[in-house]
Amino acid sequence: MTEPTPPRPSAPSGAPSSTPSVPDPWPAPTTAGPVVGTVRLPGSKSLTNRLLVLAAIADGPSELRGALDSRDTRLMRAALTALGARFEDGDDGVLLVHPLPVGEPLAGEVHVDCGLAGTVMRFLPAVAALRPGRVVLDGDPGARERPMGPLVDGLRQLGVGVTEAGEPGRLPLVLDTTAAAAAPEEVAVDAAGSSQFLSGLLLSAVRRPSGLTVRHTGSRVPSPEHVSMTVAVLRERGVRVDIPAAGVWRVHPGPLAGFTAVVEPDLSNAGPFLAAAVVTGGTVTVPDWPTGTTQLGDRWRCILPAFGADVAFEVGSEDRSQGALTVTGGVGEDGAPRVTGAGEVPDTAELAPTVAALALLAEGPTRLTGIAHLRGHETDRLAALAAEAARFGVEVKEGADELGFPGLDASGPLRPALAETYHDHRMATFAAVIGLRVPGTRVHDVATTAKTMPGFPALWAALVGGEEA
Ligand SMILES: O=C(O)C1=C[C@@H](OP(=O)(O)O)[C@@H](O)[C@H](O)C1
Ligand SMILES: C=C(OP(=O)(O)O)C(=O)O
Repeated sequence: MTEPTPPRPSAPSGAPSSTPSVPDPWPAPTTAGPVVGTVRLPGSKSLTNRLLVLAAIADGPSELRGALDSRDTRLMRAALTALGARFEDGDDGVLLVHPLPVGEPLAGEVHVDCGLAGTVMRFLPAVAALRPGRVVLDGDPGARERPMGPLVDGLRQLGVGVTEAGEPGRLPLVLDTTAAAAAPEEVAVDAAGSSQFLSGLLLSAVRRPSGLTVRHTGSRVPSPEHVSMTVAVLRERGVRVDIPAAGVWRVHPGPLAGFTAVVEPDLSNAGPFLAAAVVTGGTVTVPDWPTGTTQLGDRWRCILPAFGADVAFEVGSEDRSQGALTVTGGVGEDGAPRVTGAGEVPDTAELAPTVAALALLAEGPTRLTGIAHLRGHETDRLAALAAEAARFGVEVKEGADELGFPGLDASGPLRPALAETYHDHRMATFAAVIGLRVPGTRVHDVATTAKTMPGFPALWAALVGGEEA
């Protein structure tokens, strides 16, 4: 059978229409004084897209409160809608989800636009395998660069026919899911390139006739917190997930009742706002910070003190499941902001671009290690961060798995630049943090932040201007 290469969708699709127009390039706000304020953040992308999937494969309707509305979550909703789920936005901020008919054949060929969303391209295929039919997945030009090979391998072990219509191990993919239900109960995949290969197989496994055991065969799972998040969202809904050995997960089959859930604020996206306090010697508070969470962004509590900041967490007086996280940046004897070099900071995963901005504005050296897999993110983030640092006049040492930042004492002050963002929301917020301390910084395509935070320019301007966002 000859498979046509599906046409590329025009990018960017799925961006919320509510995104206010901002100038391009965007003049990044600068501040001479400390940034002080409180910022209320939208819901977590990673939690929202997991909960959308679980709600879409549940046995009955579900209600989500605080779900993120961004390009990535709209793309997920559109994909799940194409597979038969239905979403209703209530006036009160509640999202009602009617599940798709698991097991029923698809009425016709389904086309899924993944945009540049790793969670859509890696989570959707195994959901598609729950309905016999033909599903075509594609995305932005940049999505065709992101690794899919191990997932293709895993899907084939599940009995899904996969045609790689472009480069091997990349989008576009054409899935024939008619034989998937008869597949074995165990798959082995190498998830050293992305934790999402594991999450994508585990999330929907509860609805497979025999559940699924997923065995990781590679060196090390990057971003293991995200696998823990997958396990947690399943267990919280009563799904039995065993971890019989390191690198092996077993999702047992069973009912998945419709549920209600409140989505935590996005702690990864809290990073740039907290960094604003660090680099200006200011104080920023994020309310509704969960007391216990599987979000990677909870690590800001450990990372920011390494840059000389003080981090305080005040547990809510009525609701002890959340509290307020307050970060206060260091200040020298002269009253100027003082960011210390952090030394080695390992395994920052998606937090790395923000940590890189801190490292560029720190006095001493910082090394980000264990980040090779970021080359398969929205862009090759190691190359992008080194290239953008060079624009600001700083030579960063780029290794296969790490970045070395010299610190201001060695590099001298940064010079203003027009920052490129490579369709990467976190490269845009990286440049915004630099802009606080480097007047004249401009950012190309700041609207790319709509991937996970459509209101970023307004939230940022409000915080930097001293208003509460
Ligand atoms: O499962 C998730 O929600 C994510 C997993 C991580 O992917 P990688 O393991 O590919 O880094 C992370 O970087 C991404 O932003 C979100
Ligand atoms: C890597 C990221 O996204 P994605 O979910 O597209 O992989 C990210 O948000 O930093």
